[in-house]
Amino acid sequence: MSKIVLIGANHAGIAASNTILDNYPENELVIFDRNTNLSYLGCGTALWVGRQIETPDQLFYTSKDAFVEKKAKVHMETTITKVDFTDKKVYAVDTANNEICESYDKLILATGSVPIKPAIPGIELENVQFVKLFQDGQAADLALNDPAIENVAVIGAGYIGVEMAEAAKRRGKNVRLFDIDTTSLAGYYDPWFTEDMDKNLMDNGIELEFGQKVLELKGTDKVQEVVTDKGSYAADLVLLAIGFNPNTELGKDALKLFSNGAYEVNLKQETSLPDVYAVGDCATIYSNALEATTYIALATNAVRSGIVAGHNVCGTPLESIGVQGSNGIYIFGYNMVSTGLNLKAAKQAGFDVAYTEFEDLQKPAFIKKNNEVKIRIVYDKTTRRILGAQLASKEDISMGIHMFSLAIEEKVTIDKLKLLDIFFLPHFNQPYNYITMAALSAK
Ligand SMILES: Cc1cc2nc3c(=O)[nH]c(=O)nc-3n(C[C@H](O)[C@H](O)[C@H](O)COP(=O)(O)OP(=O)(O)OC[C@H]3O[C@@H](n4cnc5c(N)ncnc54)[C@H](O)[C@@H]3O)c2cc1C
Ligand SMILES: NC(=O)C1=CN([C@@H]2O[C@H](COP(=O)(O)OP(=O)(O)OC[C@H]3O[C@@H](n4cnc5c(N)ncnc54)[C@H](O)[C@@H]3O)[C@@H](O)[C@H]2O)C=CC1
Repeated sequence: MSKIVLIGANHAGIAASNTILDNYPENELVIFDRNTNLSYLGCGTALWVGRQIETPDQLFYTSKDAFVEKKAKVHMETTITKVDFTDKKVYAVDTANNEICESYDKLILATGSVPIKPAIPGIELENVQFVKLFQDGQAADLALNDPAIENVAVIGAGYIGVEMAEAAKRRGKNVRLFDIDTTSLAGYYDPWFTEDMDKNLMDNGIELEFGQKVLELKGTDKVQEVVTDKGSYAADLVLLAIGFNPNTELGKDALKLFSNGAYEVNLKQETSLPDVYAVGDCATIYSNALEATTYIALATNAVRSGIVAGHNVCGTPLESIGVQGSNGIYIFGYNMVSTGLNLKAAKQAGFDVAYTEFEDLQKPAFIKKNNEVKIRIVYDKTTRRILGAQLASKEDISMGIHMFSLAIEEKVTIDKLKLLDIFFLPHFNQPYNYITMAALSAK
């Protein structure tokens, strides 16, 4: 029997805790989290704030009570301030200023990530809001209720920024979306895809201010203006979403870190110190596309890494099979999904890269409810290994990307995909399926 201490009870920590409590109840588990709530699905923020769902009530999938029932000791609203990795002790303080010390045999760090805070003047002004926690969603929602807030500036056109721009627009505001890059979603998709998303955003009334560096936020108490290297724009509310940094304050001096500061872990989620594991957004992950360790902050990765750590901590050896960073987005009825590396990322990683693409109707022309679909498959010219895939359509094409995820994980070549058995039924697709067509045209 071991005494396990877990710091951080969100998606990664919850997955690790459930794995331990459900499979190895003989162990003692002590859980700490500094927040008031756990298991909030951030992906729901834009849906709720944009009123595509009525309330945030169903965005929580478990509770403190569920863990207490399984015999875990849970300290919510309790911040771990220090870990003594030599004496194997954690030190915490709760909201009543009580100090708590717990010893551990095994420690799981699941402290997640924090939004990147740009070092620009005006960042502390009122109505400048990050988008991470449930409380952040509440603050954004409250601000959008205020009729005096007319102009919303969203800084960062990555996944959160694009989703929040849609949400603010759905609430009837004037929305400007800023990014330092020249398109939206530049980290996920090639321009052949992002130009469609940019058009989609513009067609729905969002003004795009890309290729601009935000220099300053101006205002007296409240924010009034966004100043970039290209102009000044009125803003009553600024939503900031320029990425996450791993939250590794507690272990940064004791544990080996990756280039971005994440805890470096192996396939068993073990850090550089024995008996110390790290999971989710605070840790690295193995990319099968890159065939190297990397950093990808996603809830799906967090959950899987939590499961892997839970088993290893309790003595069952289990290795992660790595990830592809599969992701998707749905904005004003347009679906985009991607996995692995896009063209730019593959080139940056040093691959001798090629791609093949195809665009067609999803179903035969005689089917009335039908839409265009586009696909691009990125592969290595030398090994022919599939490195990435991107798909976009007004149709729900999301399930197709899972096959590419497996293909990358299993190192399938583009040539193998050419004659893959893909079924045909007019309700779903064409006899000459777009995946087959793209693969067949690979040089
Ligand atoms: C708006 C939004 C939308 C998103 N949408 C998606 C999506 O659609 N799909 C997807 O895959 N991912 C999505 N993500 C990303 C996903 O939410 C994160 O990857 C995920 O939350 C990581 O989980 P985690 O448990 O590792 O870290 P976190 O969620 O960051 O949780 C870390 C926990 O640790 C606690 N903690 C930190 N430090 C301490 C301390 N010192 N003491 C005690 N407790 C501490 C925190 O309170 C927190 O509960 C989204 C994120 C946001 C913000
Ligand atoms: N659908 C999904 O799977 C979702 C996933 N997430 C994940 O949450 C994490 C955080 O999301 P985001 O904050 O949206 O990060 P992101 O990495 O998706 O996007 C950040 C954007 O900010 C831009 N940027 C960076 N510095 C800037 C600056 N100084 N000024 C202006 N723009 C700047 C980048 O060019 C990029 O487009 C990501 O890992 C993301 O994948 C978040 C929401 C939805």
